[in-house]
Amino acid sequence: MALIENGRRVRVIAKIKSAPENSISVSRPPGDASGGVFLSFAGQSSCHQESYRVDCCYEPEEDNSVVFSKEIEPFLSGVFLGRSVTTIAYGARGSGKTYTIQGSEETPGLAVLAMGEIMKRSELTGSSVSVSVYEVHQEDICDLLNPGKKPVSVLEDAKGSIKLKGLSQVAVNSVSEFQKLYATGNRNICKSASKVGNELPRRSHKGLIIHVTSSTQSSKAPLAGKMNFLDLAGYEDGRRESNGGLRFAETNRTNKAIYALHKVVRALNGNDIYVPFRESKVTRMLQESLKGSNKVLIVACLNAFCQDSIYMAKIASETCSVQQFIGDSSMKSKSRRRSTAFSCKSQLPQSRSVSTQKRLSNRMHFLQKSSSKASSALTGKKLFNDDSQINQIIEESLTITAESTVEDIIPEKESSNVEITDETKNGPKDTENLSFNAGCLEELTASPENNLDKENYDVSIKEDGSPLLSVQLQELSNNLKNLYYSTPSILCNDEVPLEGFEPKTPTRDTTTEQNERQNLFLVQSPLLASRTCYPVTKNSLAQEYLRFINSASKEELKGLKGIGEKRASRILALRETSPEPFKQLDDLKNVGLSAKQIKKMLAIK
Ligand SMILES: Nc1ncnc2c1ncn2[C@@H]1O[C@H](COP(=O)(O)OP(=O)(O)OP(=O)(O)O)[C@@H](O)[C@H]1O
Repeated sequence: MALIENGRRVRVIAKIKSAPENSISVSRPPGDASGGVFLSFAGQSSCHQESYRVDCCYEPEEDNSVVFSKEIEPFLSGVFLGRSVTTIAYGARGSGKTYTIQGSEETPGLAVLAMGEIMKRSELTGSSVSVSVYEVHQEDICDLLNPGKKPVSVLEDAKGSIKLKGLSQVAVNSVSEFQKLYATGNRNICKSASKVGNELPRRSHKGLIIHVTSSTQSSKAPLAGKMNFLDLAGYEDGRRESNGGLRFAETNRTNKAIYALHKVVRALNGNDIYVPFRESKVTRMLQESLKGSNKVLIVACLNAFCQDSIYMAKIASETCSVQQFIGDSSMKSKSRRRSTAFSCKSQLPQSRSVSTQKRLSNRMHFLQKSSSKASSALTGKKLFNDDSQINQIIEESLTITAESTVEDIIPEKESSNVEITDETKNGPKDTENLSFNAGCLEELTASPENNLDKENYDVSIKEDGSPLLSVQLQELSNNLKNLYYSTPSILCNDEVPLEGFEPKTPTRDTTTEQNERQNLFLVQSPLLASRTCYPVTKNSLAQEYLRFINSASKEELKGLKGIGEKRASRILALRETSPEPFKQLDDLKNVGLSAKQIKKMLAIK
């Protein structure tokens, strides 16, 4: 994961499977020092010819070992320091995802290469290594190293740590032992497919977690680092491939993980306040590894001209085009125009002119007014009252380190009953009792102060449990207020770390929702700052509103004015067919809402 531009957290690369010559062309814009490339597909008709930008592209002659040494190896040391490194491959069916992650006997994949290197280093450091292998099929997680068991549950404790209940973790002492386990896991996919009598080829997501536990002299608890590899099911257009209701529904549910990942990466790269991890099981279970200063690499696998492959390139390009600067002006794809627009915004000066400050001030006044109704619901939760409080939080957030020491896989048979939510499966309100080690009871006991998810979703709610739009406005208002009071030095000095893990680099603790939230409000990169300036000039609320509509749960949608049960269901149905069906207010007419009504509601002229 070489360099990521402009503080984007997730690096997005493409890998081309052997394709006929010139069917996919890769161009490196002259003068663009970022290393990004543009991809175009020869089969596209000239009127639809587009080019798609990604951070880097590996061509067919560059095998997995090249990708590994450039993109993953530099970050392995972080895993021994308690960090996570996650590699996710997606693409059309047969585009080489499994070949990239798992590889073949002759060409080991990224996971096997990583394991080889981890085993070498663990011998030197005395770290212990274990693996978990799982499959996500239709939102059910199956433990492939112990397939007879109940599906794995994704749980969240009171501190916001994700636990995978029922997923086994098997110790590994050599690469050959690992390869046997990995092969066993894959055989178990085939068995479970035949068990359900599925005649169609099974489409599921296959995941591997390599756990590395290292003890250090300085910290009492051992450091738990992780390497995640996820081979997402091949994308296929549900409408085109549809051959019956069941197949259509299955295809859409399977594609949902790709859409959800797309939204999560866009939100992470855009430093958004709200990241829709809950939208699919895979993003939910990887939530902790995707956040903060952990490293994430998305590999878009591409094969020769096919509509699905082009769509995957488009998706990759969109996630890559958030907050980036492009110098070349010769290419005119839609995504490129979007990127350029962003780059212009990103160059807004840090110091605000008097008129901008006045507009900002007026806007804040409006926002505070709009959200006054929510203030009663926020009793006792007033954020960032004065400068001294802000300064105190900034100081706190800068002194925290980011080492993970959490054991996140829950053994099945333990003692005390602790209430933990399984939100992905049952929705945010459902709970289930599960057995858990008594020693962890204190950590897991629900505490309203610690549970920022509760703060995000429960504190400012209507009687039916859904959040108010005015609360969303309150968040935006707080964000703007903070920006207004922050000194330029704060805005300029905090860059998201781009390079390899440095043990002594002071970093913000992003392992808890609370710090994540404080960071987003308080310590912003220059790009986020300018991005936050942008809404003051135009349509910020519209963009926030659309982002919310594109990612909120049904209950959250129903909390908005004008959206009831039917309309919320319609919105969710449209989101099944596209990752972001509402790009502009006019798109809301597909669910019977007029742009005029929404503008009026948001007081946008
Ligand atoms: N770079 C490559 N070079 C040579 N052969 C490749 C390459 N990538 C993939 N293949 C071959 O193409 C076939 C399909 O690849 P693979 O199974 O990895 O695709 P996939 O995207 O995982 O498919 P699915 O969507 O069905 O999961 C396999 O036979 C694989 O060996």
